[in-house]
Amino acid sequence: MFSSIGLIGAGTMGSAVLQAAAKGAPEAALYCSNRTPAKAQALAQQLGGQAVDNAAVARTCSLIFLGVKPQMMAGVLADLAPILAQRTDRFVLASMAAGLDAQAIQTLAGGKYPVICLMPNTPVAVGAGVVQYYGVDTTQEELDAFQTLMAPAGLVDSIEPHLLPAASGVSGCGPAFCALFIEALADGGVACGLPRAKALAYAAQMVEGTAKLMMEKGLHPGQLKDGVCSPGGTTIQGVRVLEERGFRAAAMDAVIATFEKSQSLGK
Ligand SMILES: NC(=O)C1=CN([C@@H]2O[C@H](COP(=O)(O)OP(=O)(O)OC[C@H]3O[C@@H](n4cnc5c(N)ncnc54)[C@H](O)[C@@H]3O)[C@@H](O)[C@H]2O)C=CC1
Ligand SMILES: O=C(O)[C@@H]1CCC=N1
Repeated sequence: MFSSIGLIGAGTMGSAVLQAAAKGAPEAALYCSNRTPAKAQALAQQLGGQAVDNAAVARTCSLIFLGVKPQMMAGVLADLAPILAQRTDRFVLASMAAGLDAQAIQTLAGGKYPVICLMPNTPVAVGAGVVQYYGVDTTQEELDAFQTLMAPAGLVDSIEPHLLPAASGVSGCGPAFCALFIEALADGGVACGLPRAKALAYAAQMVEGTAKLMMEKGLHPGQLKDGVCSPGGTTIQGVRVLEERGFRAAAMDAVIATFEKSQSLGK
């Protein structure tokens, strides 16, 4: 279905997404472009694709990932609109930009082209990511092909358009929140005498293992927490401190803040 896959903006997220797509569609020809060409060249070399300019991606590819920052999207698509308008073959634009919905992409691209909006996260780079997506003016066949294409990224889930900003706050932004938590736990360990490298390794492995345990055993987080807190034991004292300091409310508010920022980016 997607015989040639391109990426415009070969940064952190776009590169990880193209790497996953390359695994999902090993027969597809790959193209990528970036403002500083060295990044696109390195990615193309790694994936056996070609580094080209934005115009060539827009002219050539049947699936075009847009991996630039939301604030750059208008300028990038304004340059590409005349090229896209000249195409007579079918192509799909796939935007990963936070806060821009499919209608915004169509408006900026100057046509009612098929658009997929996806929200990936950085763990896509190791095949353990989350990608939510929806399509507008796409066919079911294109969405099915996209689902297959992205499977190597991790959990790939079709979602209603209005839910994407909320999903973005949980899993798109989540790795940053999780990294803060890991770092803070490690700092606590260091304060208590653990060497830094050991503290970080223990904290990261613990987060991975906790998530795995929850998912594989189908446990509710509350069950998992209760299973660690022995009556009169050590863990419940840590839970008490986190509750006193508003840990849960802070985590909830962090997601809500990202959601509100998504809404404002789209205006
Ligand atoms: N970093 C993350 O965790 C996530 C990012 N996203 C979205 O992914 C997009 C990219 O974000 P990052 O990868 O973090 O940023 P980044 O800064 O790493 O990548 C953006 C790339 O676009 C390139 N670029 C800028 N202007 C360009 C132009 N005119 N033509 C071609 N390339 C151009 C830059 O050189 C850079 O390599 C954003 O829209 C963001 O909302 C979505 C989910 C998660
Ligand atoms: O903060 C950002 O711009 C991106 C969008 C979702 C996660 N990170």
